[in-house]
Amino acid sequence: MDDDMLRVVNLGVKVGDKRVLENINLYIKKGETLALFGPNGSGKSTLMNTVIGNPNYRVFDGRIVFKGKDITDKDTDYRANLGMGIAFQTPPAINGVKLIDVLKKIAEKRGIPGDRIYEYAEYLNMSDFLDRDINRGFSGGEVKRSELLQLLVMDPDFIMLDEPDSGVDIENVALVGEVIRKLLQRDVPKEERRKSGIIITHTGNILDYVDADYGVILYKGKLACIGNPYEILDDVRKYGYEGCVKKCLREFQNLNQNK
Ligand SMILES: Nc1ncnc2c1ncn2[C@@H]1O[C@H](COP(=O)(O)OP(=O)(O)OP(=O)(O)O)[C@@H](O)[C@H]1O
Repeated sequence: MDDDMLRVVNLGVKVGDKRVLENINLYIKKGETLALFGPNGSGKSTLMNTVIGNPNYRVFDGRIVFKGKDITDKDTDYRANLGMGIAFQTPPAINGVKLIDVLKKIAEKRGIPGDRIYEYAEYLNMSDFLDRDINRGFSGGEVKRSELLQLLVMDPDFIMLDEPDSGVDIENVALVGEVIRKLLQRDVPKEERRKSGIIITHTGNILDYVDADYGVILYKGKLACIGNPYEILDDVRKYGYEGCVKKCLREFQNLNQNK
């Protein structure tokens, strides 16, 4: 139990009247990183939004337990205070709110010195963006780096990253990968690692820089094919998502028949 980071139990989620997720079960231990794959519209972002407590995503079944606490009915602030962080796929631009103001608020809350913000901003090539309205007119790659900058200052224990490599150019993808490795303590010996995360990726490019402990496919609102993330990616490339899910199902049935 002390090793628990996230437990998602029989989760069912509706967006408006639509059932997007059903019977989702997921367990992530402290120190583990999960790669989440799935075709467009399969529910990956919905899962992340639900775990972070976005009120537009209504849990109609099951529970979400974070660090041993049932957070299903808790708001986003509560979850963030417990150590959850997220980098959205397309976060909104906010008029009149500068990136630096948001970072200062986070730093104040976390009790970290303000200088650190400028160090991190330089590291992420974001120094020139600090006085701009957050995400307003930022390019795709700049938005991703802005999200990561906020996460670096926040330093959450559990991080959800929605396609952190999409729209990022080849030079910056290495930097983005390096930052995510740092956030998820991937360079710390496994037994000492305490940070966990979920990385959504379509191309798998980010996995060249950040290793994941395992991967899973979300297909039509249900989880399938838990296993080695690199093997799953290979299978998806070879057989497509549907073929891959069918293959996993066949292997699972064979395994049960041979028991
Ligand atoms: N706010 C919303 N209103 C209506 N439908 C929604 C909303 N959010 C998600 N959905 C629907 O829920 C389904 C899952 O969407 P979601 O964004 O979770 O998929 P995804 O797997 O992240 O897709 P992608 O790979 O394209 O980002 C889709 O059919 C989508 O249209």
